[in-house]
Amino acid sequence: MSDGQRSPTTGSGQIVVSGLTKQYKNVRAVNDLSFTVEPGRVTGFLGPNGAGKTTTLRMLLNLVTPTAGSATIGGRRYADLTDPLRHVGAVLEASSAHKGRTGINHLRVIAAAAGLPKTRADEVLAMVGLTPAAKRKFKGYSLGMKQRLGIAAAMLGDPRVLVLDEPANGLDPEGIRWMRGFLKALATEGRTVLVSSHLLSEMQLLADDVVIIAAGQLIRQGPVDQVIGSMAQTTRVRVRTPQATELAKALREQSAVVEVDPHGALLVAGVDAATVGRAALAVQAELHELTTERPDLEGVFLELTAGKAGIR
Ligand SMILES: Nc1ncnc2c1ncn2[C@@H]1O[C@H](COP(=O)(O)OP(=O)(O)OP(=O)(O)O)[C@@H](O)[C@H]1O
Repeated sequence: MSDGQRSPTTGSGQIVVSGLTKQYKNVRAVNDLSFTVEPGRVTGFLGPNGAGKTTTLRMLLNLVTPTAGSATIGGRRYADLTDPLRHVGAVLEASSAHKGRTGINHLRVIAAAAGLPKTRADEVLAMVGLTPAAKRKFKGYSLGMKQRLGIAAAMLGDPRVLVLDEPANGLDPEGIRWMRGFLKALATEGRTVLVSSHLLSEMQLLADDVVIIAAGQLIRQGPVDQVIGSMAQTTRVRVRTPQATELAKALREQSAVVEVDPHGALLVAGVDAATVGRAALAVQAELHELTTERPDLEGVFLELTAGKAGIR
């Protein structure tokens, strides 16, 4: 932060989406959608292509007018925020800037228009690691550098709420790792960070909470672990043993659901690894493998959105 005058924790940065609906001519892009996004956490906003993520974020930022419902930030609609740049920073697509303008000048122009000190441009450029490219022209920036510049611009007003649409697009693995650390640190400072993405493995590493939508409607929201845990029936124990028939019989007697995979391993649902181990000992089965296979966010996402994905 540039100064100690305003902490991002003062005032609530909670986002509340309530009954939000957008009807285009032929498509209901967002359909009676309600969810909340809490300060101090990174929230992943997930959904298949065409689910309505971008439309929702654009309504939140007053770039699209809702057909019904509302979206508020700290209790106020974006349109009613005085000095919105100081409340909400947004990165909706890889930043665009005047091609011949340098990175630092791009930021200075925005800072000046918002009544922010010129020095703030240098601060945010350093924050995103672009100081070495400050005086390079925008047209020479890589996609990853443009993403960083977009984030720098969003940080100019030191906002307590950050909204990013697919920020990892175009970033290399090192860039993605940087982004993860950067966004987590902002949440740790008490800011609200809402990030849309289709990179589910990345979201599992980044997000504290997830909001999953499909076909414009809410499918599930909550802490990542809880959402994954809610599909606990898909947790299985994988076991390989030469005594597979005996072990499978013993496990089924304990109400476990046992399937055999094409390689002859048993996939056991309904009991934990310890129970499988004890059953193996009891029938004197020699274990070659005993692994718990937990569902990951990708598996849960595919299960939750099955049949609801697809381009509308
Ligand atoms: N301006 C528009 N006019 C008509 N239909 C639109 C408009 N904008 C979006 N849509 C439609 O609304 C639906 C939701 O689109 P949206 O871009 O919000 O989805 P998304 O979840 O962001 O998708 P993606 O992950 O593919 O970017 C899609 O069917 C899209 O074609």
